[in-house]
Amino acid sequence: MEISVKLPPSFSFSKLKGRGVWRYSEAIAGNYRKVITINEGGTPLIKGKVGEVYYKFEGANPTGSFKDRGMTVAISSAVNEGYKIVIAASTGNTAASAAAYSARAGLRIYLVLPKDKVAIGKIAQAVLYGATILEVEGSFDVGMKAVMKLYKDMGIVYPLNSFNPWRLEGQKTIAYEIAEEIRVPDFVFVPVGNAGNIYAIWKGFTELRDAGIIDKIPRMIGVQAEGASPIAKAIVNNLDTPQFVENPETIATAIRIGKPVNWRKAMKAIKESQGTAVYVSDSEIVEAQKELARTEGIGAEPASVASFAGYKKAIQEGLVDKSSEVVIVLTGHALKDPDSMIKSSARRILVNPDHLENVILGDLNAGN
Ligand SMILES: Cc1ncc(COP(=O)(O)O)c(C=O)c1O
Ligand SMILES: N[C@@H](CCOP(=O)(O)O)C(=O)O
Repeated sequence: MEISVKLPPSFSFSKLKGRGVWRYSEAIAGNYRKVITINEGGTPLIKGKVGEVYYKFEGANPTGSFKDRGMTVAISSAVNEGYKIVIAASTGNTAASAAAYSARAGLRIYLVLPKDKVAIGKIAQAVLYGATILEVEGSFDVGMKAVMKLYKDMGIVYPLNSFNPWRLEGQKTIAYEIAEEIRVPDFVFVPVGNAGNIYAIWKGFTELRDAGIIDKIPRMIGVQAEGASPIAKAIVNNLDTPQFVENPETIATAIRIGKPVNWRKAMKAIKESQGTAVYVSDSEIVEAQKELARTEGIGAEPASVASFAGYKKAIQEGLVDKSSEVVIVLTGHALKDPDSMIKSSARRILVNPDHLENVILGDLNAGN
């Protein structure tokens, strides 16, 4: 299901109040007697040191990923519709976010996770927020299928994944924030997993364009990890439908997804914006994570930094010009996946605490 939103003729950024997702409540479909919020959204758009590159740092959300934008709307909708039990399949970030917002709303939550394939920070969050964790053998797709079946069979359980269109109503506010701050970049790079977010961002820009608030929409560039890239490969090979991946594999566990439920919406967003897609290898993701941290001071988890790796690849392949204005959406905080960070090369030296100067003088003498 797609939700169509037409902005009221009176809509103007200058009249909006508050900050975050609900600043754009006029643009969010649905009526909410009660809003469940933890002050999500309003994330920084950080100007890069070189060129016209901006990083939209979604790691600054309450649970450390963009999912919070969708969860505030989906959970508010669940509460307003009278649900008491919610469920989500997850590679980790949806789980952390859903667990936090359910706790805030007083709902009971079940999370279906691929056993041993979720980054430790995200499992820890789900545990802390008090969710019931149901583990399945196999990939995220196994859990996703099970949740969709349960939703059909058992109407009393509200699904929190992004096939639920209210999730995407919240996530589209990434576009509203970008447009309010810098109007329309030439390109927006987005990591793609279950494929809801790229569509949501495109939907946001499209609504603003249709209302005459902006004059064009940016070209949407989807980035997938090579071992889990059905959509990117379909786009690159000019196919109308993706070939799903039975056993997706990548270190970017958040986007380790072989059968994205929103593939149609994502391909529509990419095609209608005249965008494209790229896929990046695990080593390109690892390098990009380190480069972003060590040159820009921004820590993003591997799936999140796939967008930056994709930007670098798009420059190399001549898909994007270095002088273009680009927004790179960094979807999740580095702290989500400490194992990925600790693998980066580091200088760790056991020292005599009375003679720290030896290291510094040694470096200076060596010309470092
Ligand atoms: C950190 C992170 N980035 C990107 C994605 C991909 O988002 P989507 O599933 O909306 O394509 C996910 C989840 O899939 C994620 O957790
Ligand atoms: N990366 C996701 C996968 C599920 O995506 P969703 O947006 O459909 O909930 C996660 O964090 O679980």
